[in-house]
Amino acid sequence: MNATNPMLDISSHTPMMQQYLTVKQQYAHALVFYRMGDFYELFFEDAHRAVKLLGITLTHRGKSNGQPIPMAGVPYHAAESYLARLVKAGETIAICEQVGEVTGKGPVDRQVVRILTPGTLTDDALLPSHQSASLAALCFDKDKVGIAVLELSSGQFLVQEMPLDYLRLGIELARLAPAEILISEDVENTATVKQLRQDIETPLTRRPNVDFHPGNAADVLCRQFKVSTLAGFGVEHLKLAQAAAAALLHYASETQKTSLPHIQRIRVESMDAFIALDPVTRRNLEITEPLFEHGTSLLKLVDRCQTVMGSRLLARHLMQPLRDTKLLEQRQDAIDDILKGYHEEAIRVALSSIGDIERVLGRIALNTARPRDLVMLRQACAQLPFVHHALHPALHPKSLVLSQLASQLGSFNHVFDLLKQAVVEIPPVLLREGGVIAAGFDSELDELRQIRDHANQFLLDMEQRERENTGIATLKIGYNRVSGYYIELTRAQSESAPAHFIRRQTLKNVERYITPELKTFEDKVLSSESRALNREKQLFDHLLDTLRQELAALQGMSAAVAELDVLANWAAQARNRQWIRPTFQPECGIDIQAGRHPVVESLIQASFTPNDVNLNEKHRLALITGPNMGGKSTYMRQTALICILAYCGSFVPAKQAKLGPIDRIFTRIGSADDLSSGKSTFMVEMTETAQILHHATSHSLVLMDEVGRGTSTYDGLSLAWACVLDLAKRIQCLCLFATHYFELTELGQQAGIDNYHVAAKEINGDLILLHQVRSGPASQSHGIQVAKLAGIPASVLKEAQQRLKILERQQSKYIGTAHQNDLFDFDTAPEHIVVEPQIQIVEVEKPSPVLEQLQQTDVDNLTPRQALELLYALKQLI
Ligand SMILES: Nc1ncnc2c1ncn2[C@@H]1O[C@H](COP(=O)(O)OP(=O)(O)OP(=O)(O)O)[C@@H](O)[C@H]1O
Repeated sequence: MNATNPMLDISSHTPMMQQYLTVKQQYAHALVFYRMGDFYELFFEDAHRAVKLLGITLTHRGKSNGQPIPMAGVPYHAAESYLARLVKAGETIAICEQVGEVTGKGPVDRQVVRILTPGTLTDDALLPSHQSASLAALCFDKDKVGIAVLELSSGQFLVQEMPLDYLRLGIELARLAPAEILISEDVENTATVKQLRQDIETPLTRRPNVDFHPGNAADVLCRQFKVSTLAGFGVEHLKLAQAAAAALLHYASETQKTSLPHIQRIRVESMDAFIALDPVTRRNLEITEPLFEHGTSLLKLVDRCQTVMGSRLLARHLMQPLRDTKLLEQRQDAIDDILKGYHEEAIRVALSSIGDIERVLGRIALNTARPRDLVMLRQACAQLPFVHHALHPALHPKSLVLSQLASQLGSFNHVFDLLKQAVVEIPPVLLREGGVIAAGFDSELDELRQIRDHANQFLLDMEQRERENTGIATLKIGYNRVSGYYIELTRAQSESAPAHFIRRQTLKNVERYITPELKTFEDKVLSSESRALNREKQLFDHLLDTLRQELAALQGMSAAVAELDVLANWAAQARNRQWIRPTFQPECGIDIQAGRHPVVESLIQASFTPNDVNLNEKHRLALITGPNMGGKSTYMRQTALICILAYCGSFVPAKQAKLGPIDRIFTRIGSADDLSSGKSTFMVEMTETAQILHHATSHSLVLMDEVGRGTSTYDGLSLAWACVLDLAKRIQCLCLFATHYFELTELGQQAGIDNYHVAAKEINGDLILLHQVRSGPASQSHGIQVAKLAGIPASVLKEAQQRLKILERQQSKYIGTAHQNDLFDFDTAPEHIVVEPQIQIVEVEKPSPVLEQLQQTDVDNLTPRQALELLYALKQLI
């Protein structure tokens, strides 16, 4: 607020500012959008904040305690784009609308009608269709944390409890990807919350401690689900999770200002059901987001879903690969069934005209649906018979998943009929514009519209009727603003006015009358417009009420549409990209024949070279050497991506794939300086490596790319050496370890460690990269040839060649061999490594002055005479 806090004494303000300040007091943490005519205005500190975030102009309105009041506004008809930007920036916004009539006495009544927060959006204009917005709440005790997650638009409500381990919490939050996290005020200053604020971008919203009180939680949940015990949901012992869930419900209904009828159940979920992927691994593998702006993520490559619900579900599947192979095999069976009869295209075509009904249903539940939402739902219901028709041929008695989906899709002809009768073909965007409810649906509305549209005709008909009844041919019906409608007779004719004519006005020559019929008509016609709108609103609300009775079944249908879309998408990917069905085995291992990297392959098509992977109980760690650009990183990443695809239930890019159980995938692949966290490249590298060494298990897949390269050769080499041994001997995980330290290939003689290399050959000094992974260590690094490919100037390459020769000569002089992998030619445990002998190598022998002189000479630019002089000079140096 302002330097002089306007809250302290609001009586000194104008009545309108007093009203504003009272609202602001209740919504201190939100930006209050205060409706004034055609604008939403923000005042004081809110105005400054909006100016900064939206780039709008700061103005002033009146004075507060002698100071001008800062104000900034946005036009109400364009508010959505501003709101979307503010919510994206993590702001909470309270929308305060005018709700009363203008009386001329004091300000119009205003009320906060909605609160927008990043985790509670359901409005398409504010929430991009491909994005899910979910809300999480964390409830901590000394050594545990309860997590609740709610997706308001679908009503999906999940809870779990886990030990308070920061890394695990990070992994879980990365999987759940909430848009907003609620925490109680009393944990604000704990180490965990402080660390979370540093590490994640998701806004953390503080809520009163009382919301998280475990004592009330069960009651709150029972009331929501209309049950007397939570036993049926399996959450009765999870007190922390219950507290988080109750806090979440409270916040959701407070922000939506309505009950939440579509949240009808809660499900317990355990992170052990999924393959754990920490945030670094998700990023490195580019699962849903590419590392670079114009890159392609796995999701972007494989998402050809026909509905946005399908796309969102697909993203969720990729974010959380499952460990339950039974479920995965059921998904695979469904894909197989679709593929066998070439049904995927028919199913996809049938699904393609179904809109985002998941969100429509969310808005119906929250009473915020708009007319066109109902059209979208009607269209979906109309499309269902076509979906059944396309799906039916793929069904057989054993197709468990597809049959379940077919029954879940159901038939909603009655909903279609209702909406067909109730709503016009193309209604306006907003209900308040009128013309939403179809003619013939409601006789009262029809009559009001009739009156509004045909007032003149009605009067002419009545006039005609009254002339006939009274026999007065000049009887007239007229209207003026003061008297309203009237029947006019001349003074003389007034003698024969019938008894039901009630005198309204006497003028010089005429008498004016009203009749009960005309009065009723007057009342109707004068208010018919607003009454027609009111009636439409009533009917629309009633329609939403009726639809809410069907909510659970409709939500089931919408979920089935999404799931079928994902399965048909996987089938289409499998067909178009020649992917095969992987198999799962109980024994630990990864056996892939002719595996491909889906994204790299899509870029270079047929020139992609497939490669095998064979890791198992006896061969757990593959040390991969070979030239830069040889394909080491691609090979490692493709192995992880094949595993992720398989554990989503998809087919995979390979000729054959047999996979054992995997609990986590870890990656330590390259890194840029993380300047924002104050860590150097090497520090990031070591922190990530430390996490892997602490947390990997014998069922983890670990990818290590060039560990140790961020520091001096010998430190790096020693660290890499020790890491390989620890991973292979103590942890015994499945590991692909790429390195440029040829010395490490010595370890290939140890049990469980095998050498592989990416093949390359040199023809006439030119390097040909074969991208083939072969058994055994690499013989050469080819670094200078790769530099040549990269366009390093010839003079620099020449210099480098000469320097390389000198170094190799010196190395052979000290160690007695030209092979680099002799650097560690002893068989000791890492802690016994003595680096002394290698340090001597650093003391490079000074090259001969003749060589130095020659190196510095640009032979191409010597004249014959200069060349001769040089020759004499060199002779002198010997
Ligand atoms: N199997 C393959 N078939 C065809 N091309 C490939 C294959 N693997 C990699 N490539 C190509 O080679 C490029 C470099 O691959 P990658 O980054 O995996 O090499 P690298 O050995 O890890 O290199 P560095 O050691 O420099 O990190 C890729 O961008 C891709 O274009």
